[in-house]
Amino acid sequence: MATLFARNKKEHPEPIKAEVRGQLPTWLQGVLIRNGPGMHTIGDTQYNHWFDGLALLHSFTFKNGEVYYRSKYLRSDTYNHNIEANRIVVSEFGTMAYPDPCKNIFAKAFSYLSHTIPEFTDNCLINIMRTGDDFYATSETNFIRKINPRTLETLDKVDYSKYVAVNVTTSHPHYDSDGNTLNMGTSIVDKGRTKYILFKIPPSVPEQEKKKSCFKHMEVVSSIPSRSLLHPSYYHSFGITENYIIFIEQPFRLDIVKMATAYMRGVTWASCLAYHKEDKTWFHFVDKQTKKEVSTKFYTDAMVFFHHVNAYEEDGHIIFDLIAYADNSLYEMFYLKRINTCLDEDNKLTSVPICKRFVVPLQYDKDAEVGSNLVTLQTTATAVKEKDGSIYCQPEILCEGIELPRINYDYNGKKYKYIFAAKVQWSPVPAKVAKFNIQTKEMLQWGEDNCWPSEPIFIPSPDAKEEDDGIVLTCILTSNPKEPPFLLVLDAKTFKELGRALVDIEMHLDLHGMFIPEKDLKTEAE
Ligand SMILES: CC1=C(/C=C/C(C)=C/C=C/C(C)=C/C=O)C(C)(C)CCC1
Ligand SMILES: [Fe+2]
Repeated sequence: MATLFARNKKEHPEPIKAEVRGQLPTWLQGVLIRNGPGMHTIGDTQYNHWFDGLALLHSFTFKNGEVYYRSKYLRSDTYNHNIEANRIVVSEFGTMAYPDPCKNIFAKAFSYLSHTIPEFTDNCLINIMRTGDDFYATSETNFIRKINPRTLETLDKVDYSKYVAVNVTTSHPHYDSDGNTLNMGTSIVDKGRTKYILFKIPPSVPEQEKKKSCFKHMEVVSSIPSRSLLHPSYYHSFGITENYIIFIEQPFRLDIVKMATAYMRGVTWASCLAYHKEDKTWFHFVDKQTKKEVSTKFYTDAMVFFHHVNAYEEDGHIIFDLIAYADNSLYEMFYLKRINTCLDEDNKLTSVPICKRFVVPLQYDKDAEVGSNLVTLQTTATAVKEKDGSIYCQPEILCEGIELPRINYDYNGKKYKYIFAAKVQWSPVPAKVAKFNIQTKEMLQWGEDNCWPSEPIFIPSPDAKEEDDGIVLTCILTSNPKEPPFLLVLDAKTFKELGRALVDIEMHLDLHGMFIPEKDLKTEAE
């Protein structure tokens, strides 16, 4: 079972024809690219945490009913340095590495200390991002790596911090209707301030500057000051509605002093993250037009969350859905020494993911009584006015046990009905995929014995009329060595199998991915 996680996976850079069973839609043409850790030991050294593994990209290319699989390690500087040294020489989330034991370690530590935040890894293992016609492998540091979406070759290294003062960023950008990519990052102790920055990357550059990168045209949309200079919140995603950006400042925070001394103390970045369960979770809403933050203070109880699902506005309220936990045990579960046993029922998730809906009234009667619920929509979510004018929000529970949520992205920022997600019960590794209807609370599921699915991705059909007109793609690993892994294609409406594409190789468990329709891929010659 451990092979699902901790064993190094081989790359298969040349396309392998998959065995297709069932009927794939004829309109399904393009490439599904997914990202995740594939190499966990290098020489005699091993990473501590599953999020540390070297990025292995894999893809399924759909062409006239045929499916081709390939996989390739991201040739990041991190990968190259590690492979050359035949040991881990670059620090990751849960592993601190000491590059050159021959060099005076104090000199090295001093050089790190003189920059509050040291150089981070470019092992971009989490997601795939798009800017215009270009695609990048992403993680949560200031680096992203351009890739060729057809061949999975590694191209340029982009350092966000050259263009905007961010030290860490999210791996879950948003895309607007003008084709801009929107993302957030944290600027740590820059000019005496720590702030959360929302930035925008245009899809193309002006004609006369043809060769220059769109990162040179990046724009800071807005910035939100951190409540604390030395303890900014950690965040993995953010939300958008038609008129607002939603940023949640959770009490799961980075400790900057600990980070600045981590290398010297021989501890990991992960140990510089802490959950302050006695604190509150603050909501921030930035008006896209005025770029100003809504001044009312909205908050809820302490929680830890990674993924926003979707958000929208209705009758003067902002509604947003996310997957929340009661503590930070999720990241703890992914230490390799624990994960090898995590399919044993005695190593259960101590905190289950809960899909919560918050309903925040932006327009409300300013003379409302203290203690009154200001939510006027049909929901069990509440927003209660407090004496000092702040508003205490409590969520409606939509459902439990789902993670890696995806939606029909055409409905991003809009009122929506369906969440596609991985279904997790007692293990952090999903055993099923699910389609949840928010209105009826009905949950359709797909699962088979010995099958371990990844994040399900929704693709609308070309003639889609309803939100769930389309298909869902998910990679399935199998724990029975006689059954090869496969890509599963489900009808998004019925959640019934349309077909599967089997590939007889050892596949890795991945994190996130993106489907790129053929029309959005540059031709091979470009
Ligand atoms: C290296 C590094 C980081 C990496 C974080 C990673 C790699 C997080 C992965 C999260 C995932 C996969 C979540 C899934 O829900 C930090 C803490 C941002 C900052 C310090 C340097
Ligand atoms: Fe994520």
